[in-house]
Amino acid sequence: MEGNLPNQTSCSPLHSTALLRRLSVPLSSDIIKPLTLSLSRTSTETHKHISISNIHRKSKTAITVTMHKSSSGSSLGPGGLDLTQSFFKPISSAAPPSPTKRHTKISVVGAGNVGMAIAQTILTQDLADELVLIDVNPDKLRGEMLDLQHAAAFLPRTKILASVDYAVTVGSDLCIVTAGARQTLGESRLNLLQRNVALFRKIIPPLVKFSPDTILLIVSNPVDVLTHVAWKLSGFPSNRVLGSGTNLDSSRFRFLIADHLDVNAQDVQAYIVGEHGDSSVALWSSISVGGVPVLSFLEKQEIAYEKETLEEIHKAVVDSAYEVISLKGYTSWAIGYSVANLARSILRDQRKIHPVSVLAKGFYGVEGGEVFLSLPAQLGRGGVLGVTNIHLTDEEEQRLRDSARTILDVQSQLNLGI
Ligand SMILES: NC(=O)C1=CN([C@@H]2O[C@H](COP(=O)(O)OP(=O)(O)OC[C@H]3O[C@@H](n4cnc5c(N)ncnc54)[C@H](O)[C@@H]3O)[C@@H](O)[C@H]2O)C=CC1
Ligand SMILES: CC(=O)C(=O)O
Repeated sequence: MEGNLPNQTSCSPLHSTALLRRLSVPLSSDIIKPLTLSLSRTSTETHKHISISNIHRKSKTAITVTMHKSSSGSSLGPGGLDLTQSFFKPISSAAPPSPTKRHTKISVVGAGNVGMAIAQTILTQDLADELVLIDVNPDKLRGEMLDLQHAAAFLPRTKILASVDYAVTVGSDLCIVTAGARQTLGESRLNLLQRNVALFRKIIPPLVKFSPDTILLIVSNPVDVLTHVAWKLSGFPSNRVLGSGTNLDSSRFRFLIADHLDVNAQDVQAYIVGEHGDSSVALWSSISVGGVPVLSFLEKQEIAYEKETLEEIHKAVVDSAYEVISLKGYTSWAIGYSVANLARSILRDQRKIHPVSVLAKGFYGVEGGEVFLSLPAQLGRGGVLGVTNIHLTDEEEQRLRDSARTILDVQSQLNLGI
């Protein structure tokens, strides 16, 4: 794998790769049996069929701005006349648009590093017909909006709006909240709490007012407690409020395992659950690669592994955010992809299972109060459709309960008054 990722393996994030290697010298070739006959790579030809209707659809590319009539503030018609009506000849016997056709609208609150990484991933993955950005900083907001609009010729058609006024979010299918303070060097996520709760009091009520049927997806940290705060402030049923939770941590975990085994991370099923933070829990007992359960496979093959090594790999996942923050100041790209992945499952009703922060009381022995933490949950158009009943060992279940206790202790210090 090193050959494929020279830069990454020379950096400290992958000290965990060395750990994995210690864990499993023969693992890669045992789980994925090498082919006895390797075929040389054939040239891949891509045939693109562009239909007339596609060209026609693309030619309609246009982006609307709310802050001005257009981003340039100008109009092509004489005396400011709107030429759009005369530019195209109407076709005969045209019917009005089908009322059943869905128009998908996503609002992203907070146009910072994380909000913009999410916005640009949503655009490139063609997940919305309309994308709204909200922030308190109007100059930054307009700059980000224009910068995205200027890529219109290279992107699927999406109407991009931006405003400091929440009225622009009206009728959103999904509201993603990324606004707020972020960690400074070495600071824990839980430290941000008081500052971000105060912001949520200003953010959640107007989102709910303008989009009473929306699904709220919380990203700001500490994400589990803030998802609870958003749930309380919104008055929504719990299926319509979730946090991005450990979808990101699980991706980091899958990356580390895949990197070592030289497989595609998408073939690695591995969950981190619990708090998105220091008390998260790695579910080693259910890890599988291409359908092969890893730990029971090792045991059956009598391949020795050390428990401390597993702990150290989990620690590398927990330390990932601290490390990226110490190197570049913030994390953005992975959370951008992680949240777009959740948006796709929700809005396209994919019914995929993701470890996300959900109201966990009553699941896996989590008791002691209303607490949001990550569990593998099925997501679809209704939001959180259910929690998956995967097998946890007694130790994993105890760790999950401890993680819940950590979050509840912090929560109990909050005087939400909701
Ligand atoms: N859950 C997760 O996995 C992750 C969560 N985060 C969290 O996301 C949050 C944002 O991080 P960054 O984007 O790096 O921070 P940032 O500082 O780049 O952006 C925050 C944005 O929020 C805006 N903002 C502040 N108050 C606001 C309000 N009342 N209404 C609307 N916008 C407001 C700011 O103007 C700024 O543009 C942090 O809490 C961070 O810890 C970051 C990465 C991963
Ligand atoms: C900052 C943060 O929560 C993360 O990257 O995991």
